[in-house]
Amino acid sequence: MLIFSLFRREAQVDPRAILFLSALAAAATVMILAVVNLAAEEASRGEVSLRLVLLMVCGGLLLALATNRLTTAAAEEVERIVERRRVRIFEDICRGDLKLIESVGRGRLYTAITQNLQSISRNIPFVVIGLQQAVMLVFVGAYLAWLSLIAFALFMGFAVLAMLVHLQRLRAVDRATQQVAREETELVGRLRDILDGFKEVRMSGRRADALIAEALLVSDQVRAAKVGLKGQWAKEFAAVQLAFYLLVGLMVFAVPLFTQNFHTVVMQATTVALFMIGPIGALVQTIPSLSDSEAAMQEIEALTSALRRQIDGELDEARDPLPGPVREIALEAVSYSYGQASRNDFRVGPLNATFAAGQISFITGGNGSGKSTLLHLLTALTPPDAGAIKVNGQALAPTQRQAYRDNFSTVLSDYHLFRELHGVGQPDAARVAELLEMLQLGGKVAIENGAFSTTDLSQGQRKRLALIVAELEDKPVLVLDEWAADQDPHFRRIFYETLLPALKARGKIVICVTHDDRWFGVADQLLHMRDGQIDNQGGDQGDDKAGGPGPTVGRQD
Ligand SMILES: Nc1ncnc2c1ncn2[C@@H]1O[C@H](COP(=O)(O)OP(=O)(O)OP(=O)(O)O)[C@@H](O)[C@H]1O
Repeated sequence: MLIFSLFRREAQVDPRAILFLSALAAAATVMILAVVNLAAEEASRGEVSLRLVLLMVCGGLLLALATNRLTTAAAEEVERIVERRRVRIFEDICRGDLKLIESVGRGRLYTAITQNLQSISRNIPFVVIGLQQAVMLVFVGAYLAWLSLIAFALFMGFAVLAMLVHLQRLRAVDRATQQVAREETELVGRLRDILDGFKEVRMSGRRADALIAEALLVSDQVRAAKVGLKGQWAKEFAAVQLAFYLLVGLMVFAVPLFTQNFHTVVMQATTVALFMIGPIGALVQTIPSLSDSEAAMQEIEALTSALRRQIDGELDEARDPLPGPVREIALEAVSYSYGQASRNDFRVGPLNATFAAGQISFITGGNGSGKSTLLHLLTALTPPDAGAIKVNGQALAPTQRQAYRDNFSTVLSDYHLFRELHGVGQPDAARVAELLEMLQLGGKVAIENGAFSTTDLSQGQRKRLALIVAELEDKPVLVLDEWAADQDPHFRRIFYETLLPALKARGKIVICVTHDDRWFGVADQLLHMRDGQIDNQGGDQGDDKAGGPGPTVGRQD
């Protein structure tokens, strides 16, 4: 089982310590059992022994201490392993590329972190208790064998047979458990859809009804799968209960048929059988916990190996540094196809373009012409299918991609504004104040303890904050996807006439997707995208209305 091999590989606690504590608890149980039998004998003679009372107290204390230590050690170990898995998934997500995250699916990743790992964390302590109970059964069984070999043989024969039948039936339960897990993942995906599109849902009763109908359908499948699963468990529970009573009946009805002297130990043997029913029950209860953990572990393994396969196949993107900061980027016959992920199998390229330090490049083009895809290729968020990215004249190796990306500040179309200034360090307070003032956010936002005091702002204001972060990062390359689209004319003017020329003067490579033909004159080159190609023979690159030296228009080789 995966869950056991995981523990063998990753557990820090010595398995012998677990076994020792289990044996200690089992020995204490046998001690209590023997004391009960002896005390019952003495009581039948009207005597009470202080020695037996003391032994009983000692046995109880030993059992409590050993069980407590065992479950605490198991909980510590489980949480350590779960944490390691959680961190690995976080790391793999951060190291994976866009295509990978899209192919794995966000719903599956959320479920892995929230449900699967929690299921392991919740269930494994029960599995450890089950193992302890198994050890206890061995000890108590030995005591029963000492009392009567025939009673032991019949008891164990019946118990093993009942458990084998039970385990066989549990395979069907296992399949149902995995089905429930799949249905629940689907349900989480639906919930995400509703939450992400909350405003759209509120804006249309018909859309809301359709979404609810779909969610109800999935929810109904989850309910049916869970009812089916619980029904199977109910049957198993009833069968196990029945088996318990048959076991006790075996002691008083069946064993005397096979042995002469059983009447001398019948009470002790029956007491022992009653004692064994608890551990057998706990062991049986362990199995659903074990199968839940196993199903969760299988999903985690499938997910991490999907993430790993891709990451390992890609080599370590963060392995090698770049010889120096990026001063020139050249795309040479770079092409990419979304392949099966896209119904229309959209292809970009071969693209040829050069972006130099101290140069502003504008990328234009109609919707769906491939501008964002070009930016993803240029920033190495998406590795190209063919062609090369050359950095300062040298081809970029896959192992240098992270070092290359570290040279970029971006505000992409689907950017995320982090409240904390992750990776920016301690920004210069005067520079921050100047930028906030210039973009008229001075009275609204401040930077406190490395984070913005708020990000609850309008779209345009949030984009201005994102630009401030990009400014503070002070990287050699700045990539902006339609940054000015949400800004009013005042900020557009500041952006095109103050900010961009200042960045250019500081020797940055500035690349902007834009449709603001009024300011095309600010750019040193215009690249027009059409059907996945750079096509500057026609299109909407517009006139140089801003005056000044006109941009280079044409295919960049
Ligand atoms: N994640 C994706 N999976 C599959 N196909 C995609 C994906 N993203 C984009 N595409 C395809 O690539 C084409 C180009 O998309 P892209 O986002 O690059 O265009 P764009 O020029 O930036 O468009 P817009 O101006 O509307 O933002 C789209 O028509 C679409 O068919």
